[in-house]
Amino acid sequence: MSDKTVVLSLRGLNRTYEVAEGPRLEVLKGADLDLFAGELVGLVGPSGSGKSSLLHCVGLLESSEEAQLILDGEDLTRANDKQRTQARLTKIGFVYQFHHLLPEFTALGNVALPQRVLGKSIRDAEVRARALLEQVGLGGRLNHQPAQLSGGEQQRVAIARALANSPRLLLADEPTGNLDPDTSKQVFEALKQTVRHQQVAALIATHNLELARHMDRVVTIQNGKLTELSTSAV
Ligand SMILES: Nc1ncnc2c1ncn2[C@@H]1O[C@H](COP(=O)(O)OP(=O)(O)OP(=O)(O)O)[C@@H](O)[C@H]1O
Repeated sequence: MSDKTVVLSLRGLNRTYEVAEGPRLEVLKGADLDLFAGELVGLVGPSGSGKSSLLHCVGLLESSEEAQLILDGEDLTRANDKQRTQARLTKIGFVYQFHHLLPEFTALGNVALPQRVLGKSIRDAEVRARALLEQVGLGGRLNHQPAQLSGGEQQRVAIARALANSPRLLLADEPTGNLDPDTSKQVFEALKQTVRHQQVAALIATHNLELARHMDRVVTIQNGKLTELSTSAV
């Protein structure tokens, strides 16, 4: 499953929000998390428990308020905006509930684009895009535009795109939230295979407990800290 290479090490993450009237809302209070290469970790919990807040901090979209954060061996604890942006572009892939594919681009073009942004040649970008699309089972849909693909196929393109720049960490927020149960399973299988093959660490926030049961580990947020749950008890 995993070669136990640490991809992310997070220590002491606090996240508080100012509330207009009343005490500050302390969502994360000294949360710790380790993620390893090749594993899928489910992040579950009730609405408002802090899952998106955690993903935003781990994804370097929000500042992590003094937490120690080491990603792929790089200590980003005191990184400035430029360093965080660079790390986000090169080391992290994102998948959301809605795919956000560019409608005028083909599946191949959508997966090639992030690589072009980082300066790869068209040829090299398309070679990798084709390989990733084959891995998620879309080798026969390379030249389809998003509107010509089913919801599950669109989401598989989004997974391939998230991995285009060979990130070490994949963050997903309800990646199957918009899909029916059978399609969810197919998309999850594609995600799992790709995570294993590319040896990325994946943290997947979901309300779908059936899906969570099929992950390697499941964590939840309790009293501001991350607690591991047994997958069989989810
Ligand atoms: N920018 C903000 N300002 C104030 N409060 C916020 C802000 N962002 C989130 N919150 C609050 O922090 C808490 C955690 O929100 P968060 O979105 O992280 O939860 P979640 O577990 O992802 O929820 P859901 O499952 O509904 O997506 C909620 O009570 C929310 O209202």
